[in-house]
Amino acid sequence: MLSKEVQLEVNKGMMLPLMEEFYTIQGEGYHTGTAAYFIRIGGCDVGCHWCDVKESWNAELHPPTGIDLIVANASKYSKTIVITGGEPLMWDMTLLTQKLKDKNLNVHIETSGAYPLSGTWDWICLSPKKNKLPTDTIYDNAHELKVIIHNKHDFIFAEEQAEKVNPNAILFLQPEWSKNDEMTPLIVEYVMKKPKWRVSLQTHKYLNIP
Ligand SMILES: C[S@@+](CC[C@H](N)C(=O)[O-])C[C@H]1O[C@@H](n2cnc3c(N)ncnc32)[C@H](O)[C@@H]1O
Ligand SMILES: Nc1nc2[nH]cc(C(=O)O)c2c(=O)[nH]1
Ligand code: SF4
Ligand SMILES: [Mg+2]
Repeated sequence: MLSKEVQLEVNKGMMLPLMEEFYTIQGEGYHTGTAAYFIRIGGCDVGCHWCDVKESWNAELHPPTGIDLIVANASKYSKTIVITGGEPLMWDMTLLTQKLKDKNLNVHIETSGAYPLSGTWDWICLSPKKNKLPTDTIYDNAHELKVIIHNKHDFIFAEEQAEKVNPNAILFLQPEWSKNDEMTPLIVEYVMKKPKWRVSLQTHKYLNIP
């Protein structure tokens, strides 16, 4: 149980349950191959059965950390900061992103969009989930749509989501890692047939980096 004082700071977004931070290469989507500092915030109740960071789900396992400390640390490593989780939009991102922007950093988010959009973002990667669909506002604001393909039905879901997202969003299909061998050839075939889509691979897993 958090003390009342800490809980109040978390509610304001002055403290956040920090799981891990690491400087790496963005492995997925539009910015693949570029250096970025990742901040992984704990807490997610979307429940994707194939999620590759289930350790992030329980926010109580991750210590509430002051955002000034998070920002001071991040700014030492990179001009581009990726906020991920867990589901970062479960928390109020307003102050964290404001403080990162004050340092002239590029601020990106990886989100399912299942919670209301907060914060100021240079790049929003929306990865919608069937279990808990995105809110309306994030479809209008996403820069990329990255749909995970775990089975054939996910192509239908991807098309439904592409209908909802703003017309400037760049569209990606990414194989679910445990079904990589099965789904990647289907994605390749699909993208050649419907070239509005692009392939996204989890390249950090091939590179053996975080
Ligand atoms: C772990 S999630 C955290 C951010 C947010 N909760 C979300 O789902 O977008 C980061 C990215 O990894 C993707 N992802 C998670 N597990 C995956 C898996 N097994 N295979 C492929 N992509 C996966 C998600 O769809 C998302 O795009
Ligand atoms: N290298 C690397 N790139 C990523 N892109 C999105 C990630 C995430 O877990 O949000 C991720 C990650 O965990 N590592
Ligand atoms: S929404 Fe993201 S963090 Fe949450 S379970 Fe799904 S992939 Fe994992
Ligand atoms: Mg990851």
